[in-house]
Amino acid sequence: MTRIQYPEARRDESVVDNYHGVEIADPYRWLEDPDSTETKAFVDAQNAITKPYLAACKVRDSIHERLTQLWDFPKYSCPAKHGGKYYFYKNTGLQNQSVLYVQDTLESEPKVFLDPNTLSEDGTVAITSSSFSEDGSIFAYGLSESGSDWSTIHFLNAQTGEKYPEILEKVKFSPITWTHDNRGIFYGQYRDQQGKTDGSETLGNQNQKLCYHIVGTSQSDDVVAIEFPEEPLWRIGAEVSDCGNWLIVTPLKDCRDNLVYFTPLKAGMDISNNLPLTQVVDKLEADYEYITNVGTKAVFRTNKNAPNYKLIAIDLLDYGQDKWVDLLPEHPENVLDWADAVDGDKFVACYIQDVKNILQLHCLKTGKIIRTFPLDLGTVVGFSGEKKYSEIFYQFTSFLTPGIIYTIDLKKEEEPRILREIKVKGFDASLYKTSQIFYPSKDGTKIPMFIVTKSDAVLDGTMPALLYGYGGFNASIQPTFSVTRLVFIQHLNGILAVANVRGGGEYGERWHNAGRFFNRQNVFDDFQYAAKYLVENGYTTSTKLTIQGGSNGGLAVAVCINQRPDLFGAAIAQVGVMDMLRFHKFTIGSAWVSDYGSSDDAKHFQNLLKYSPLHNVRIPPDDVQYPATLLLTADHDDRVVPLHTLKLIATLQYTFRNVSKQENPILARIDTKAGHGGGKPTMKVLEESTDILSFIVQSLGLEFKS
Ligand SMILES: O=C(NCC(=O)N1CCC[C@H]1C(=O)O)OCc1ccccc1
Repeated sequence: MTRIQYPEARRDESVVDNYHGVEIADPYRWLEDPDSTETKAFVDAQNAITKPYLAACKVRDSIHERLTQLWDFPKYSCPAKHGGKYYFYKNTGLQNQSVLYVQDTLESEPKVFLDPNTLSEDGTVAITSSSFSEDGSIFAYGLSESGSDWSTIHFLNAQTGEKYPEILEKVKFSPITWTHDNRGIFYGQYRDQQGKTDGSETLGNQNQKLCYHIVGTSQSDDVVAIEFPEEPLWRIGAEVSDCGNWLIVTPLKDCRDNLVYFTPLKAGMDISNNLPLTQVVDKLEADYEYITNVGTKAVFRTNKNAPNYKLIAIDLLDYGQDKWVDLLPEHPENVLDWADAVDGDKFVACYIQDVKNILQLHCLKTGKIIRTFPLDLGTVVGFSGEKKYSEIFYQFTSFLTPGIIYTIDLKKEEEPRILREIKVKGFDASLYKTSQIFYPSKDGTKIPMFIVTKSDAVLDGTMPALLYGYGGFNASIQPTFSVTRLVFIQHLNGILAVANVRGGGEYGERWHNAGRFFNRQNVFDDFQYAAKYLVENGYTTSTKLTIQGGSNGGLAVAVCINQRPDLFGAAIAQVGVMDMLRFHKFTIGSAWVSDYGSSDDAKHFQNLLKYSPLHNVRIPPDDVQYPATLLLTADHDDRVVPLHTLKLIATLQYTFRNVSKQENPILARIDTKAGHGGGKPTMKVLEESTDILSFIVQSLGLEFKS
C-alpha cells in the first residue's frame, strides 16, 4: 500500500501556555480559528487525502447501496394528542427529515401538518424542538440549520396552517413552554451573543435569559421574565406546571445538579420583567426534574440521597426540605430513568435494569405500583401520554427490533396493543442473536456488554468486531436498532459489541461518578478491557477489532489508541473532545466541567493532562503502530467544535509522518453543512455510515459478502 503523504501543517512553537507553573506547548493553536484561510486550507487538505482513500474501497458502492436499501423502511414516532387531534412524525424511509402528520382519529387518513423537507434543498433544516399550546391551537417549533445547536422559533396556526409573522432568534438550549391561556411561551435566549450564531463560531455561550413571547407580536417586545445576571454560565430550564398555575424554574450551570425556583402564573396575567421567584432548592448538589403537581404538591424526579433516583413531593406552599416526602422511593438496584403523569391520578415510571427498560404504572397519590407493562429485552425510545388523557403510547426497540409502538387506553383496555410494528425489508431477526455478558475491568468491576452476531457465527477469532462505548454524563447506552451495525454484522461477518463503560447512567449516579473527575481512567480501562475480553475469549483478534465512539465517546477512543494502540486494528472517533486543557473555552464546553473538571484548577489540570488525547500522542515502543484511525467532525458542530479534531489530526500526522512502521492510515473526514449529529439529514447519515464502513473494510482488508 503506498504510504499516504500527510499535509504539512504549520507548527507555531511560540504558543506555550503556563498551567499552574507547567509549560504546555500548543503549536496548532491557529487551527482554533475556523474562518482563517489557513484553517480552511488545512481542512481541504485533509479531505483531499481522505476522500481518495475511502473511494479506493472496492465495495464502497455495494456498502452504500445496501445501507440505502436497508435504511428505506418507514419510521414513526408515538402519536401525541393536541386539541383533540393526533400528531405523529413519519419518515417513509429515505426522506431527509421526518414529516409531522395530523389525523382526527388513530384510524383516519393522516394529513401533512409540517414537512421540514420543504424548508431546504438538501434537508439540512431540522425541527429540533416543539410544543403545542394548551388548547392545541398553536404549534411552536424550533428549526436548526446544518446541525447547529442554535435554533429559531416559529409559530403555526394549527387549524389554518397559517404561519405567524415573527421568528424568534438567538435561541439555544431552550425550553418551549406555554402559559395555559395560549397567549405565549417562555423560551431561552442568548440575546447578548455577538458575532455569528450559525454554529460555525466557537465563542462561548453566556448570559442566557428566560424570555416571554406573546404570539403575533415582535420578538423585540419580549420581556425578560427570568435572568441570573450574576451567573453568566447558567442555562435556565423552565416548565409551566400541568395545572398552569406555576412556572417551575430549574437553572443549571453544567451537566448535572440544578436548583429549583417557582413563580405563580395566572391566566391572562401580564408577564413582566423579573418575575418574583421563590427558591425551593438552593444548593447545586442533585438533579431535580419537575414531573407534575397535585394541587400545591409538586412531584420531582431526583437523585438527592438517591443515586438510583426517586420521586419526591414538595409542597410549594411549605417547601422546607424537612417537609419533602418520598412518593416513589429509590429502588435498590434499578435506576428510575424517567416518569410521566397520565390519566389524571397515575404516572408511568421507566426503570433501567441491567441496561434494559422496565415500564410500570403507579398511583400518583400513593406511589404504589398498579402494574408492569409487558416488554421484551430492550429500550423504550419514545413515550406519549398526559395527565389529561387516559391513552398512552410507547415505542420499543432493540438491536434486532426496528420499532414497535404500543398503546393502551388506561380507562378502557386491560392490555397494551400493537399500534404499529415497523418492518425492515430484507431483515430477518431470527438470523441474528443478542447476548449480554459481564466482563471484569482492570479493577475487577463487572462491566455489562451486549454482543450481537449472526445466529450461525463461528467464534474462531477470525471475525471482525466493532466495539462501541461512550462513558460519561450519566448517559445510558441502551440497545437500539442500527442499519449500519446490521450491515457490519450481516455483510462483513462482524461482531457488534456495545460496552456499558463507567461514567454512564446504566447503574445510576454511582456508575456516573465512577467515570468522572479523578475516576476518568476507569472509563478507558473498561473500554480497553472490553477489547481484551473479546480477543481473549476468541471472538476476534486485535488486528480485526475496531473501536468506535462519538463526542465523549470519541474522546474515549482517542485516549485508548494513545494508551493501548496494540489492542485495536482500527479506530473511529466521531466529533470527539480532544483538547482536555482548553475544551471549556468554546461554545458550551464549560458545561462539561461537571464530568471533566477544568484545567483552571491545578489538581484537575494534572488529571486532564494525563489523558488528554492531544497531549498524549507518542510513538509506541517496538513494532507497535497506531491502528488505522479516522477522526470525523463537521463545520457546524457547535457542541464539540471541530478544532478538537483538527488539532489532534495535525498532531498525529506530524508524529507519524516519518515513522516507517506506521503503515496504518491516520485520517480526518470533515463534513460541511453538518454538526454534532442531531437533525442530520438521511443523505448525510448514509454518506457518513458508508465512509465509516468503507474505512474499516479498506483498513482491515475485510471481505464484503452480499
Ligand atoms: O453539553 C451538553 N451535553 C453534554 C454534551 O453534549 N457533551 C459532553 C461532552 C461532549 C458532548 C457529547 O458527549 O455529546 O448539552 C448542552 C446543554 C444544554 C442544556 C443544558 C445543559 C447542557
